[in-house]
Amino acid sequence: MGVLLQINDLNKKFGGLTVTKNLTLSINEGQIYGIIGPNGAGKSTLFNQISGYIKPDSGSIVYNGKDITGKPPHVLCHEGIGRTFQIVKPFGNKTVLYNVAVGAFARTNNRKAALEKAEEVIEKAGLGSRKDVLAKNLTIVDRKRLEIAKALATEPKLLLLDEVLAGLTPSEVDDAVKLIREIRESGVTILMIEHVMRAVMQLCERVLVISYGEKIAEGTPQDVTQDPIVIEAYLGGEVHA
Ligand SMILES: Nc1ncnc2c1ncn2[C@@H]1O[C@H](COP(=O)(O)OP(=O)(O)OP(=O)(O)O)[C@@H](O)[C@H]1O
Repeated sequence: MGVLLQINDLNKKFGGLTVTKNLTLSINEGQIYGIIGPNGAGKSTLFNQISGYIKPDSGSIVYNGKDITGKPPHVLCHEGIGRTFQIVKPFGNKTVLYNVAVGAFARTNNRKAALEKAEEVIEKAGLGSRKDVLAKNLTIVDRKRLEIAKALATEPKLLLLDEVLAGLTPSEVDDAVKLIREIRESGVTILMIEHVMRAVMQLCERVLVISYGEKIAEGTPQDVTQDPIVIEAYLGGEVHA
């Protein structure tokens, strides 16, 4: 398996605040790779740089062998980088099918093809019975599924999941873990920011821990959660919650 995403020496500041510091990481094709770290550590900002919403100050992001540093989101979407957002913003007065079809139009101009793609990923995401429901009427778990379905409709090769398990019940987390595994089995590489450690332990082959924008550990979930530096960054124990 080759490297799908390579980040070299990435730096980003917001005014005087360093949010990404000399960050280097490498993700292999087919991996489920986790990013954890305390609140405000710079996880979402890193996602925003990978998906083109924020330009890094320096360093490079190489995806699928191409330097994509600073490229805009629509170009990266076309290249196969799909993402979910931590704060979900569907078109509330539109149906699930409509919202997902919007994602599918990233790959086709054909209405029928877009709707077919949307139906397919809605089914995969477990929303089959809710496709005609208005997005504003969905439960939290279904909103998360919608967010995943929208990203899947863009046919990503690399899928960035930003805290898709937050706010779910334990059994909903189990279902989502299954779904994420299925997505990977279908050939998608996954990079996920997640606070739900039980799921990180189950899903991720490797985990990056960042604190104040800086890598403080990287390795298997078992290794990083036993690392004293990581435990200290979480002020003792929270990492095992
Ligand atoms: N556009 C912005 N302008 C200025 N500061 C920002 C901006 N976006 C984020 N920040 C700040 O950068 C830091 C990193 O934020 P980021 O959202 O990346 O952290 P995070 O690790 O994703 O946190 P959380 O787990 O709470 O979502 C925070 O201190 C945040 O307040």
